[in-house]
Amino acid sequence: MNAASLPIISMTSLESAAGLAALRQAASEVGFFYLIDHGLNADVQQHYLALTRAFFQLPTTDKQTIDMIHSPHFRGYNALGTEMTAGRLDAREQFDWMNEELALATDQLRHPWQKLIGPNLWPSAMPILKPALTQLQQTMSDITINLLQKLCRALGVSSNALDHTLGEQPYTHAKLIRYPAQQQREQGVGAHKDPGYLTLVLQDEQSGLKVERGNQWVDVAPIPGALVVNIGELLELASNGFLKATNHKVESPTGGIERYSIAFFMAAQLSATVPVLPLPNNLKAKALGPTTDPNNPLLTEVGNNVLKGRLRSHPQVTRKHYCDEQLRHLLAKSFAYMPTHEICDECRA
Ligand SMILES: O=C(O)CCC(=O)C(=O)O
Ligand SMILES: [Fe+2]
Repeated sequence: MNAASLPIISMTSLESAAGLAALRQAASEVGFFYLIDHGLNADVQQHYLALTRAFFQLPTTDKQTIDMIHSPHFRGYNALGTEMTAGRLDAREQFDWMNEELALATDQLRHPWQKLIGPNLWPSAMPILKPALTQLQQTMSDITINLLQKLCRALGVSSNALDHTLGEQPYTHAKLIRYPAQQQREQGVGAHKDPGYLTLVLQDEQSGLKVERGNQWVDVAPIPGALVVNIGELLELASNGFLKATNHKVESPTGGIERYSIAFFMAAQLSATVPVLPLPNNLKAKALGPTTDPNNPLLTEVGNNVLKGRLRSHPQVTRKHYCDEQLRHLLAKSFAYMPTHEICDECRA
């Protein structure tokens, strides 16, 4: 299947019933689509990709200063060979940032996910990054909230049906990503679903992103200017399985070519619980419940669902910051299903 056979949705078409029907079809039958006319124009995208390349070209010591291992909030830089997906190491390096906040004092922590809240780690060697990426995060957040509201309408419920879970500022997480060329095809990032409501991916001109359809992996070939959208686990839960969070992965490039991308994940407020939307009867009949996978339970408590993904992806950060005495019993309760070797020796006992 080629690029043209994945749906292309124009944001400006979503004022009409026909546009909403196309969105509903794309979101429910594929779970992945290209979004165009979204307002983040191609020149601006190129500017952010240029910043991404410049960041990864910084000297290793500058990147190591902001290594994620220093952040209990899963912020900062990950060198190649530190992230795991589907139990295997990914061949990518990345820079993660989220909402800029103050961390809670230890005695204020009531839930393990509250440790996600905190400041980002910005590189002092590249001062432009903080204002630029904060702006990008806001722009992508606006696009995503608008799209989520259109999706609600497409599902036959009020456009603001999920707004209360977003509050004034939903939890957002973004990554600059570099997939270096490998000798042969490797796992750039292994097969996974994204934990939030919706993800936007800005990819450069190198393909590699693939989405699972039936038993096949379909190329999400880059279309200049288009953003790639995928449905996350929280929307699968909210739609009672009418929408599916779709498995996807990235194969690393070969032949000396590198791939750069920027991924933006929007969840809801970490303290929110995702409701099941009151779908009209014709859609309800097709909503057969969310996927049940003992290795990846979908959790309606937003903070827990987001934390689940972070703990699994970054075992070194988990071991360093999440296995203290105070959180251990909470981790054990909230994450009883997790392979305990991903936590620490004491938790395994
Ligand atoms: O780099 C990409 O194209 C997608 C990355 C992705 O799926 C992720 O980081 O969750
Ligand atoms: Fe993803």
